[in-house]
Amino acid sequence: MPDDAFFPPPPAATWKTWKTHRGPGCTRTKHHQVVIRCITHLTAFISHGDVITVPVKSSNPYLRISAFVLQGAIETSLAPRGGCLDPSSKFQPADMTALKSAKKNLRAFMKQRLASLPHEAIAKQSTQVFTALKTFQPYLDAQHISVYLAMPGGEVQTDTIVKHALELGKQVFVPYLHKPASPSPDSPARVMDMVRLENLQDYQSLKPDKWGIPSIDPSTVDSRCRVLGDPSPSSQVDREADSFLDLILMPGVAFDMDPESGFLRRLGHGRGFYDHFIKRYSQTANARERPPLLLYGLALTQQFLDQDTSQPVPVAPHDKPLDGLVLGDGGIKLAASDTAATSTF
Ligand SMILES: Nc1nc2c(c(=O)[nH]1)N(C=O)[C@@H](CNc1ccc(C(=O)N[C@@H](CCC(=O)O)C(=O)O)cc1)CN2
Ligand SMILES: Nc1ncnc2c1ncn2[C@@H]1O[C@H](COP(=O)(O)OP(=O)(O)OP(=O)(O)O)[C@@H](O)[C@H]1O
Repeated sequence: MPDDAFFPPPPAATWKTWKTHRGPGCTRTKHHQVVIRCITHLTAFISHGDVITVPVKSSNPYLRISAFVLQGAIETSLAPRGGCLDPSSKFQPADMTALKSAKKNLRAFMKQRLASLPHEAIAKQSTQVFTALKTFQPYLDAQHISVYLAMPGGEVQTDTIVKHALELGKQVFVPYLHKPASPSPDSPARVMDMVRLENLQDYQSLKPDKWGIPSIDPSTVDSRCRVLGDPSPSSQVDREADSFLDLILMPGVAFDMDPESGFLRRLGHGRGFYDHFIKRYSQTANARERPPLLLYGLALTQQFLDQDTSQPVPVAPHDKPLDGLVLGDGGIKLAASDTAATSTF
């Protein structure tokens, strides 16, 4: 099968999940998730009816694989090294319940850990993030960036980044939460869009919301350039041509790197705002013509969990792996190259 047969994925492509096991009667001892985000690095292995080779540690008796699969193309062909596959076994509701509870527990743990972090420590780490970022090529190259506006505590402060990006003449987009005008049964009660800051004065005029996050006045939204518009098809047509993003600097509650796959995982506050935004962004009409979107997290060192001492950050198939992470000690972690989230946008 020619390489380009899998890239870019056609609209019919979907996320699918299989359970694998090493043999009858094995017990579930460990969850491991391999999200195959970059179909291109698999094209060498995939053709109809083939076995896909994925980075499976042989010590994992029980493994969950989420693969970005062309509909119908390889339904029965997944089989990890030394294992077998049950393609009829999809992501089960019970798995989702366990996952949600693992996320909830980790958020509660992180809340406690971050609550005791003095403001000065956050300020110092935020300066180091900014110092690292301002010479980081992907940031310098990005002309359309989305930056979150920080809460007073518990996350990297972004004030200097926003001002710097505006000074450099970048188009700076910030989160805006709103009710979908035409909600569907499966749409969340509130969704997030990214709207553009006009200039420094505009930024400095924002008022804090209930979380202390500087927020966009809804009465100004109609006059702003925004990335998605309302999810109704008619307003998508009205989107401005340059309402696209090169880079999103994302907040989070906890992050880690999967030591086996090199995926950078992120846990948010549990409202799915970023997940839904990225999903909708990747579904907009001109998704294929846009430049690739980079996802970078900003993390206090206390938010980056060490695999040797902490539990893994739990992730679902809808959670997008990051391209990189800028840390409060000034370090930058990059995802293993073949996991780059950009390739699927
Ligand atoms: N600075 C910043 N801006 C952001 C986000 C963020 O995480 N940080 N968001 C990212 O989506 C969106 C806002 N979503 C948020 C969702 C929940 C909470 C929050 O603090 N919720 C709970 C506490 C939950 C927890 O303990 O984790 C609360 O209301 O007390 C904050 C922001 C858009 N803007
Ligand atoms: N792409 C998606 N498709 C379907 N449901 C989704 C998607 N993204 C998020 N959700 C749902 O939104 C809820 C919150 O998701 P999750 O716990 O992953 O949020 P989070 O990653 O912590 O938040 P955020 O993305 O705002 O930082 C979950 O119930 C999840 O099932």
